Amino acid sequence: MGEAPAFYIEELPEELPSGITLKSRSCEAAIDIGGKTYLIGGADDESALSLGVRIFDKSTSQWINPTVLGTKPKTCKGLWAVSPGQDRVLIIRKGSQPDDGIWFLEVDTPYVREQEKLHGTKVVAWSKGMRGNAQKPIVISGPSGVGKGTLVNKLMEEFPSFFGFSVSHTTRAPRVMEKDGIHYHFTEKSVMERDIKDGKFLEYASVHGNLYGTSIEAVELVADEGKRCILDIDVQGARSVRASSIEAMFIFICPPSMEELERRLRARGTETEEQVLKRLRNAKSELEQGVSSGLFDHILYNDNLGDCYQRLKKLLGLDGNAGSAVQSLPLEINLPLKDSVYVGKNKIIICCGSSELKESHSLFALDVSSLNGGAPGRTRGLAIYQVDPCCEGLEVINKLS
Ligand SMILES: Nc1nc2c(ncn2[C@@H]2O[C@H](COP(=O)(O)OP(=O)(O)O)[C@@H](O)[C@H]2O)c(=O)[nH]1
Ligand SMILES: Nc1ncnc2c1ncn2[C@@H]1O[C@H](COP(=O)(O)OP(=O)(O)O)[C@@H](O)[C@H]1O
Repeated sequence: MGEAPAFYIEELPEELPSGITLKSRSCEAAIDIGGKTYLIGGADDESALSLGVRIFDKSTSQWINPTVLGTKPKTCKGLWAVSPGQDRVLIIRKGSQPDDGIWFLEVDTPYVREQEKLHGTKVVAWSKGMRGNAQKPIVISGPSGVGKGTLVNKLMEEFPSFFGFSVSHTTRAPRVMEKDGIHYHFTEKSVMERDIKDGKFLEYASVHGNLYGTSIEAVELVADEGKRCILDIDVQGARSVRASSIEAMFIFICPPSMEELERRLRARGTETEEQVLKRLRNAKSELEQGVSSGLFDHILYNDNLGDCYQRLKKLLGLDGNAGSAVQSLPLEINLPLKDSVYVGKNKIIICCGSSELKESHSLFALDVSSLNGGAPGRTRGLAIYQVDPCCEGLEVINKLS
């Protein structure tokens, strides 16, 4: 067996292959991809909250300040960069919280290329690396007063570790019992419109005279907890989600009659007479679209609440023994100062504690073969596991050397 091909990205090399000289800072990482050097971290402004990105184009010897999209990682004490492919950089943040250690900077993915066309600038986009895959979200739609909220609340009460609610943004005023950040993010119209323009929303629609929308972050936060996300959104929103790359289960809730819908809406007592009438008018077209468009996978009649809830549980496979929720296990890699990184095809081996493999106390593998999702949300499907230095780690390294 030859020498293990370890390399350190702890300190920036004074001289980059392009011949440019850079200030060496421990919180910077540089990596060459496709004729460009990406310099990550070490923003000029020391008080910057998130990691900066600059690009040196070797063909023109020009610096580029790219448009940076996505969820940006906070600055950290140090970082490492490796490139598992030509389209993205994998960043390991030192001294970070367990589930906040691995990030991706996309430099040439389909998302980045599409955004470059829209912005007319070079674009790079961050996403946080997450272990495992998100479960298919559940989209629930139906006219106002049909019982969506009641059914969702029952589900969340009975299975608190299974399901999480996607907290929407809205420009409508809060009802008496509603809390900001729990029932909705109550937002100014101008702020919400700006965020929509910045690509932060998965979908949005104007409903009953107000703007409502699901932010990408709202859905990702639920999945981060290892829970299945429930979206209570209108039919237009459901159509947008259907048209997106997200795979979801679509359920439409129907009232037994328009009279009963009106009775429930009035009995709830949360709307003015004018608002009740508007919601009832809109209910007719919502019902037409919901029942006939083929948009929804399942239609549930909410006549008797208990029966409807049982049917909902059956659809979700929860009528028998539900088993236990998918837990997101804590990631226990806390990278010390002098690590070694071994890059193989689809696998990156990180040797913590010592550059000498045989002396290493902990050897971890990052499996990047099944990545999905990505910027501007999360990159999921990352597998991280500890490997025995005597078997898998050495096997991979042997193949490399
Ligand atoms: N498109 C979209 N619709 C939403 C969103 N959040 C809530 N809605 C829908 O907006 C409508 C009005 O919601 P709300 O004002 O809470 O009244 P409710 O229907 O009587 O509970 C309902 O059809 C919701 O499903 C969202 O994020 N996006
Ligand atoms: N099956 C049902 N039978 C009678 N009342 C119901 C039923 N389902 C819900 N309700 C009541 O109807 C009202 C509207 O329900 P809600 O969940 O707020 O509707 P939505 O979220 O669809 O607007 C609430 O007061 C709720 O308690």
